[in-house]
Amino acid sequence: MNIVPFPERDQWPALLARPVQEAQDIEAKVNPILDKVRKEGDEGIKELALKFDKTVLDNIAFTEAELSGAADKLDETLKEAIGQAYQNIYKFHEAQLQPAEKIETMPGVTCWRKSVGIEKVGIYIPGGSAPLFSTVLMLGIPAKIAGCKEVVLCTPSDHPAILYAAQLVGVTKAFRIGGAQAIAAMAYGTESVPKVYKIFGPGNQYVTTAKMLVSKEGIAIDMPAGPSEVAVYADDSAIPAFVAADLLSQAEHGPDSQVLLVSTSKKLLSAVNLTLSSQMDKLPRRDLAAQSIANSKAILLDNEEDAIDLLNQYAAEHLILSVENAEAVSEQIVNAGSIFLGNYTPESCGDYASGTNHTLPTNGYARAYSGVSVDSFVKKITIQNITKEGIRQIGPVVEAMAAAESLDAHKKAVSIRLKSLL
Ligand SMILES: NC(=O)c1ccc[n+]([C@@H]2O[C@H](COP(=O)([O-])OP(=O)(O)OC[C@H]3O[C@@H](n4cnc5c(N)ncnc54)[C@H](O)[C@@H]3O)[C@@H](O)[C@H]2O)c1
Ligand SMILES: N[C@H](CO)Cc1c[nH]c[nH+]1
Ligand SMILES: [Zn+2]
Repeated sequence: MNIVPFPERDQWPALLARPVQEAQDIEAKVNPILDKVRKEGDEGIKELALKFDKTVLDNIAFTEAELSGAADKLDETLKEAIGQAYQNIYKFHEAQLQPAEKIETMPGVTCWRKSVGIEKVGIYIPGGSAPLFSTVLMLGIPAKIAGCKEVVLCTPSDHPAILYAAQLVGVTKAFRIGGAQAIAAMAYGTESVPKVYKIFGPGNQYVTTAKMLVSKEGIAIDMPAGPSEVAVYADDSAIPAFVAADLLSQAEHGPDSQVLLVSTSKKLLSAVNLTLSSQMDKLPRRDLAAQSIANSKAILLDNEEDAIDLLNQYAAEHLILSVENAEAVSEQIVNAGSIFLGNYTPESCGDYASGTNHTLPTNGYARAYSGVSVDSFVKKITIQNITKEGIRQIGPVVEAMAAAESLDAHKKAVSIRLKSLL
């Protein structure tokens, strides 16, 4: 990795810039795909599958036989691993459900919120360069806990682990559709694919752009979850081989993934660089990782304060703190999708099985967005109940405010009740 020693603060934005994604160019490619699916439905999807996935689709939907036959195609070790991951993810997400608390704001005036699962949701499971069946668990489990009635899955891959996981989480319909056309299908609906209210899931630039575009047409989306990225902050207590392995774990996602190493120790940066190349050479996805590493940087800083400022400015999807006082440092991090503490918490564990969600904001969106959780799959409806005593208490407050806004009908809706109680 290219070591950048002691950059001035005004150089940070250029250093931290993600690989350029020409939004307009991608939109110009994605818009016609959205249009085609909107106008031509299933037939349009089949043509696009042939063009972009080189796949002849007879059936857009996975059949019952394909779904139920998936388990037989997986070995027992993998099924057990998926089962354990399922339990951990379920346990962590179930704890996110909070009981509705009734709050009496004034005597006789009670307000509360109830959570309702979004009735129809769509989940996109990436399958272009790797069949990410772990994403089925990350999206399907919170959807199930939230009580979503219809969960539609789209993926370009027919990997049996995706289909097996889809059944575990209780997906209602699954389709072999990838890319922007999958997002369009779930956003507009087709003869086969039900239209949903909210679309979730990570994906490449076409998928992410399609999500952003349909969100302008009234379809809710979880967040922009694009190419994976990781930042590692390491000191001399870090183990260089572990740090290199963590950087490579995200670099192998693809050439547009960015990894960043930050340290106040030159010795550590050099040691990581030494082991990085030899570890990379042994990877089957070496070429993908190498392109990502070539775009990435190792930044040497003067002190911890600078390091924390830089990391907060970068707002990494994943942030690994391989430093002695990791938990204390994490208290000072305000921008990150998910944080991993110490030498024995590899980011891969969060990707698959520790319990947290791996669908996280990339490209700096962690400044404003959280990763997926049960909350992402629910709406909160507020409810209130006012008794006769309550209307006597709150009535004059509302009358005064409505009169000052010159909204007489608002005022009268209260006055008529107050008079009835005289
Ligand atoms: N942020 C997160 O939470 C998170 C989680 C998991 C994965 N990811 C990222 O998801 C991405 C997965 O990407 P992927 O490509 O492997 O799979 P993908 O399923 O997102 O995309 C594959 C689809 O892209 C479409 N496509 C390919 N080339 C195209 C072209 N030239 N024009 C139009 N459409 C085209 C095809 O239809 C194909 O089915 C990776 O970048 C990975 O880093 C992010
Ligand atoms: N690192 C990805 C999120 O950015 C998630 C993933 C799935 N499988 C492997 N990794
Ligand atoms: Zn990953």
